[in-house]
Amino acid sequence: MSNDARTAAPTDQPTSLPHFAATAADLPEVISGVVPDPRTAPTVRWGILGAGNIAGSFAEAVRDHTRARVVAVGSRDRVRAERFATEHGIHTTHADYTELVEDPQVDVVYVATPHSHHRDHALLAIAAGKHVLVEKAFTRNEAEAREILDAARAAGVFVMEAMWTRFLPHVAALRGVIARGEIGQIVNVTADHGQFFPFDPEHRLYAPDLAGGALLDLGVYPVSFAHDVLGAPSSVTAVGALTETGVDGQLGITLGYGRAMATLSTTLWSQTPNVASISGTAGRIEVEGTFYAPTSFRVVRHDGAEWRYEGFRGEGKQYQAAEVARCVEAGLTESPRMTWQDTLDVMRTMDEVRRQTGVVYPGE
Ligand SMILES: NC(=O)C1=CN([C@@H]2O[C@H](COP(=O)(O)OP(=O)(O)OC[C@H]3O[C@@H](n4cnc5c(N)ncnc54)[C@H](OP(=O)(O)O)[C@@H]3O)[C@@H](O)[C@H]2O)C=CC1
Ligand SMILES: O=C1CO[C@H](CO)[C@@H](O)[C@@H]1O
Repeated sequence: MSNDARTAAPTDQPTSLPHFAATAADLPEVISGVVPDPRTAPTVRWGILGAGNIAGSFAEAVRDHTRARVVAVGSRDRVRAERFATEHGIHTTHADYTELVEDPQVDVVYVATPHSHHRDHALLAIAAGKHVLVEKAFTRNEAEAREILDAARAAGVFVMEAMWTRFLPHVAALRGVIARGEIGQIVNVTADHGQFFPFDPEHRLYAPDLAGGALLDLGVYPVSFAHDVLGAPSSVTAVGALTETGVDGQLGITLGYGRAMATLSTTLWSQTPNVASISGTAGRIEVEGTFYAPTSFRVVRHDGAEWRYEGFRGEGKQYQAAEVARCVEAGLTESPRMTWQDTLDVMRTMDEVRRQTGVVYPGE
């Protein structure tokens, strides 16, 4: 991150904090210009690799909320590619991922396959000279992430992890609140992400060979949120319970930052509140569920002041799509808001969580 938030960590903060008036009326000034309308972003031509669930949401977000276009979709299956293209108004289909990445109409490839395949599919796109947006979790582990980033560096193409939360308006707003010192020095971050998935050994979330489990799919949001607010931790402690298939069913994770800490949880076995909080020496921010999607938050200060940031709810992936378009037009290879180092740090934390809880994917 999170340069703002890093300076908010106890070890980096001055002992006397600046004091700001805590009124909601100040907020528009804090966030103005931080999150531009995605419709003002340049146009790019997207190619979608993998015609699954999230690929459909992404195609709609691009179509309905940006000036960019999804020009092609690639699937392992021709019928699925054609059905997807018809549903989302895409004019070119490829029944082969290599054909998709080599399509000269495509500027940026969006990799929307299971975690187990992100490395190979991102490398395929980079080898074809394409910019790439890779769904979260970026890869199965840090070593695979490095392979992608080394290849991108050598090819001079843009690559970003699709951690869409970082680009949402309420996250920009709460970063503004932190940067103004309104909650003081941060001492604690909490976040949970739990969704109920009935046991099905064939489902990608329960399948070890697809790098299933709670952590890479759901837990990556709390982990990335803590990294965004506090940076990379100095210690990682995890407790986990595994599924019948040997992936993580649920986890409790504590990240240490000297005096500050983050307490995080994730589960495949229940719909949890999916809320987050950031507590400081002068107050706290309570982010409503679903914290990682467009939402609202409340600021509660120790001096009695309280106010609410009223966000919208609904689709939010256009913000990350717009970030990619802006970065590509600017000739950047990484986003300043979701840097390669940010991705490596998150992957390293998750590697350590898996090491402590005994989760290993086949062929890693
Ligand atoms: N940002 C967000 O809100 C969300 C992000 N995600 C992320 O998106 C990615 C995909 O998740 P989701 O869309 O739910 O998954 P789906 O299973 O719905 O789709 C994945 C697609 O990947 C392709 N694929 C390629 N190889 C395989 C394989 N061996 N097994 C299965 N599918 C394969 C398939 O497309 P085809 O057959 O067409 O080639 C499949 O449809 C994950 O990284 C996940 O974490 C998921 C949901 C929400
Ligand atoms: O990012 C995500 C958000 O929620 C989905 C379920 O609805 C997850 O499976 C997914 O990976």
